[in-house]
Amino acid sequence: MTQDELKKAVGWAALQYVEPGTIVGVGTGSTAAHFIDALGTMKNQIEGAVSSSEASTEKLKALGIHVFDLNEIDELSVYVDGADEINPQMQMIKGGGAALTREKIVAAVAKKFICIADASKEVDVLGNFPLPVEVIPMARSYVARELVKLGGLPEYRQNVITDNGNIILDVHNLRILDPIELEKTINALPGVVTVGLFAGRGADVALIGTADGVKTIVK
Ligand SMILES: O=C[C@H](O)[C@H](O)[C@H](O)COP(=O)(O)O
Repeated sequence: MTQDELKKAVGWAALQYVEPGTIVGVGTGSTAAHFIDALGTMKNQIEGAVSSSEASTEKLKALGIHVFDLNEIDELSVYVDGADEINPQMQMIKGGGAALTREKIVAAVAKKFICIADASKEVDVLGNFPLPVEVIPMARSYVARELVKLGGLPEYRQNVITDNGNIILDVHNLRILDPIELEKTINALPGVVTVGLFAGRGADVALIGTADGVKTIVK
């Protein structure tokens, strides 16, 4: 199976976690796009969705799914989203598509985070994928210097402005043995909006697309 076929398999498998009559938290990226397509088949059974990016909002609306503003609701039963990397502790690197801030916000409101990913995203140790950090533009150089002190090699993601008007630094050369500690450390840097480590709040369930079928991991 191709990588996209594996992503589609997990995107559709996530439907089993969607409760009728609820509002569903929806992520961003190519795997989440398959979930949105699948969710379209349930559009008359759910109240609607809360989106983590303008791109996902457009896709949801095109399928006739009502998109709520997050401020209209106080709880989500489930948030479904992909990952750039996921470790055995269900901690993730996210932000490859520059949506990490709104993803982390919507995930925080959800009772359950369902991560959907093809098998290539599974790692023992996070960090082979460059760690995205969303930064207020004026703080780019300062934050980059601080990330170097942490052992990283930050690279400015050219020609990308996030939905929130910020820039992204992608941090190479990290071998993240303590994701929770590094998440706290980078979050504390003035000018950092969000770090793409979903460690303190990882996934509760992971659906992993493999050649032998969808593997379900429950925390
Ligand atoms: O910013 C984008 C999100 O964090 C995505 O969930 C992540 O990059 C994975 O994307 P994809 O499913 O396209 O590999």
